[in-house]
Amino acid sequence: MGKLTRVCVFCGSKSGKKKIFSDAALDLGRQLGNSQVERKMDLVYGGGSGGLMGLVSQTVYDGGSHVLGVIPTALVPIEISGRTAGEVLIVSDMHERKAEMARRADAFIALPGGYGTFEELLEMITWSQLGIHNKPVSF
Ligand SMILES: C/C(=C\CNc1ncnc2c1ncn2[C@@H]1O[C@H](COP(=O)(O)O)[C@@H](O)[C@H]1O)CO
Repeated sequence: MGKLTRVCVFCGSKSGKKKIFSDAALDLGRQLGNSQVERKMDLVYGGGSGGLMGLVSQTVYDGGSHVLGVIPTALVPIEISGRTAGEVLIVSDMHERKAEMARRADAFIALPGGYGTFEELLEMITWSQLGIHNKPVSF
């Protein structure tokens, strides 16, 4: 396994009902963005500005790491409201989004989320099982 420099985080487009979900997003965001810790890394994520996606991306960005959000054109008006943290890559569809996130990341972490997060996580696990990638997946 090579050096881990950019991690893909899958998480909810909403914050969820429990404070522990946003606490986890803040905690991970602080670790990824903090130059004082060994785990400082850049972030690639689904590009949404709300919910746990917004929280983790803003926290990583505020900590000083690079943030890249990958989002299909059709989801821009749905998942982005106001400002997004960092760079945004607009792609044509959901398949391209997932492929781009997978290609650009060295590892995957899933935080709490809904069906979308679950689908993204499971696909990375099954791609690993099939040998499509050889990158760590954690949840
Ligand atoms: C619609 C397609 C595939 C199956 N669905 C999804 N695949 C990938 N990502 C998805 C899917 N549905 C929603 N998402 C995204 O997950 C993020 C988190 O969503 P959550 O439900 O709040 O956990 C969010 O950015 C969704 O856009 C086409 O092949």
